[in-house]
Amino acid sequence: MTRTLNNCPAPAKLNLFLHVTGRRPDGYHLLQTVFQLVDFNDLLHFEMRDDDQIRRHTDIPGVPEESDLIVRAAKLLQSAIRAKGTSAPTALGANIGIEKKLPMGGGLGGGSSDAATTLMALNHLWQGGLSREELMALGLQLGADVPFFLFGRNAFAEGIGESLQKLDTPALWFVIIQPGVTIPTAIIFSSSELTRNTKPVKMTDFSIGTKKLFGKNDLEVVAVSKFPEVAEAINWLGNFGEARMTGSGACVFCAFTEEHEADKVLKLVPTQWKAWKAKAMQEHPLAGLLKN
Ligand SMILES: C[C@@](CO)(OP(=O)(O)O)[C@H](O)COP(=O)(O)OP(=O)(O)OC[C@H]1O[C@@H](n2ccc(N)nc2=O)[C@H](O)[C@@H]1O
Ligand SMILES: Nc1ncnc2c1ncn2[C@@H]1O[C@H](COP(=O)(O)OP(=O)(O)O)[C@@H](O)[C@H]1O
Repeated sequence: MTRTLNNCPAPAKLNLFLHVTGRRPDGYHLLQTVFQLVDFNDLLHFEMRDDDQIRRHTDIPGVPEESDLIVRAAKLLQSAIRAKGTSAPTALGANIGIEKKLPMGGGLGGGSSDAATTLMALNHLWQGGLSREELMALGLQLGADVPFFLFGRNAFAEGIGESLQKLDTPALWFVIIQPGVTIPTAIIFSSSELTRNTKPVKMTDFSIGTKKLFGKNDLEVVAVSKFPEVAEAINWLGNFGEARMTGSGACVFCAFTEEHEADKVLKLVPTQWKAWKAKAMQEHPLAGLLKN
């Protein structure tokens, strides 16, 4: 029986556009967005334990163990497997190591992706037998972006991000800049400046090659007005193409058709910013762990 799963990627996402179309009675915002997976990722390592403990073996500065989405995902899965009563091993514990590369509060979905990778890897190791749909429902309890990473394909998303339709996107290269600020998602969504009534679009409006894939991000206006650093990075990157913010920020990105174009821009990025090159992926690297 496999007892370890090492080097499990938790990839970043980019929101190629993001429209806020309304608000639910509970205050959560209704969105329309295109989620793009890219090959820039955290790495997680899992080892089964002979008891029921979940142990995080790497510190994430500013994230105590009990609020870490990785630990919360593992505990949620443990309960779900017990409740389902599948023929899982008697001990459902794990040692978890993390190589954190994705900037936090960057709009790249790092915490959500870590949670999704944890659900996929431990469901496999613990032989939980939960389906993709069951894991997506668990994931939604942890964060609005988690179901997307479990869905495993680029997607047009609606609702708060849980209603997903597969979407083929172009094979592009991205330059991603972290402008040196961390933006908590809640600050952007609670702003009185936020436009909450963008007219809904239809998924059929999008296909590979349409410029519409790279539409506006309604959250960007708010982030730019509150954080001049974001405006500065967008202005700089905008010299090389259409630069946008991803999610609720703070990272900004620009797409290129050729890798050498991205390399050229990456070399020019001012040293005050961290920046990365990333390639569009069509599928989550762990998609094979889920059969259904
Ligand atoms: C904006 C997006 C776009 O992909 O990504 P990020 O920039 O955070 O990566 C997501 O919708 C973010 O999802 P996620 O980061 O999981 O958000 P959550 O932890 O669920 O929510 C944080 C807080 O933001 C607000 N929130 C979040 C999502 C949403 N659709 N409406 C909201 O009003 C709520 O106040 C919530 O308490
Ligand atoms: N494993 C984790 N990795 C990153 N952030 C985490 C994790 N667990 C909890 N968090 C919390 O989630 C917040 C949002 O992180 P992250 O998902 O990386 O950014 P964003 O939602 O902007 O894409 C962090 O500021 C942190 O407090």
